Amino acid sequence: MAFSFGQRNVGIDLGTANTYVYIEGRGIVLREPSVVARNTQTNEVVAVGSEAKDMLGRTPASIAAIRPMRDGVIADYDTTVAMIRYYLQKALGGRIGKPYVTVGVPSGVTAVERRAVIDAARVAGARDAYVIEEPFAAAVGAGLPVMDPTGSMVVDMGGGTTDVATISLGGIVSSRSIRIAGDKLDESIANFVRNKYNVTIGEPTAERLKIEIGAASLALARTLPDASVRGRDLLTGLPKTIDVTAEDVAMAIQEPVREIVIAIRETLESTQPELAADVIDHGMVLTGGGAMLRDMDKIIQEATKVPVLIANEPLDAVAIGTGEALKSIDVMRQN
Ligand SMILES: Nc1ncnc2c1ncn2[C@@H]1O[C@H](COP(=O)(O)OP(=O)(O)OP(=O)(O)O)[C@@H](O)[C@H]1O
Repeated sequence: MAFSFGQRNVGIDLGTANTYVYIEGRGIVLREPSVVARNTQTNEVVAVGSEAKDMLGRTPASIAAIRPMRDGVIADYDTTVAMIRYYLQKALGGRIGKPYVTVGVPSGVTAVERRAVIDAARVAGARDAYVIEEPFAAAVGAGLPVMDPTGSMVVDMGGGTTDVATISLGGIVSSRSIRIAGDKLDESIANFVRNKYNVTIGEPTAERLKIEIGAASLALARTLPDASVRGRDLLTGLPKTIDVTAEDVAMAIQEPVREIVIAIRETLESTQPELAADVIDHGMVLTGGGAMLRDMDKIIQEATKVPVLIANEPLDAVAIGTGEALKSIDVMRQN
């Protein structure tokens, strides 16, 4: 593949929660939430990214704030195209021609879903587009020796999917992708608060609780402070402020956290013994926003008896890896 002079390669982590754009030689140039606000009558895009995220749950009837990606794949095609086009233009600033674009997708996606991502990037202005599996990109971005004849293991906990993979010699050896990740934790927190306090809270409020006082272990939660949030009282229908404890949040997320741990164990169990031994020696690496959940590393380590490390920049790993993988088209063909 020949790239013209001045032609930069672009990597996109098109995430359920966030979209990151990486430009070869410049690093990550854009980090924005994957949210688009559209006028419901004219379909015109009103806002994209953080500005649109602030509108979630607060829009008048004439505007809809949409998260076009669900469970790691495209749920609303036209809005995804509008979002990629906007972010490509913003990241490139019109300074270079049409770029070659590589997009990270979860390892479990179907051929149709891959096709949709490639088409969306092309329609949005890419000269050509490729897809790379997110756990592979995450491993590259986290600096794991993916091309070596040794087993590396990565767990990428994003918004929509948790991708677990063991990698050796430039390819994924075994993997699992489950649609349980950050969004599911938020949903569980909102359900718990509704049941215990008779108060409904929105997705962004549940996410804030998770980030501020969330912990994967109950023991740690007991040492963390409460947080006060506003929601709607189910009985009176009026706004109400309540104090939610860190223990509430930890209890709420117990089940999805357990399912993520099971997926990790299953991946380890289906890994060849030699590679599993390599993983035990080097440890597994956590990437994605979920890697920052307090004690997630500890819970996984206890359940698998494998050392767990958190990537340096967990949120950036997939985007960096997606951009870096562009240097070698062979890597993408193998995956
Ligand atoms: N400190 C934190 N503690 C717990 N979760 C966090 C923290 N910071 C961010 N998150 C969560 O991480 C998720 C976003 O992570 P990330 O940007 O890696 O996902 P994504 O790439 O958009 O999703 P996917 O890979 O599923 O498409 C969100 O659910 C967010 O709430």
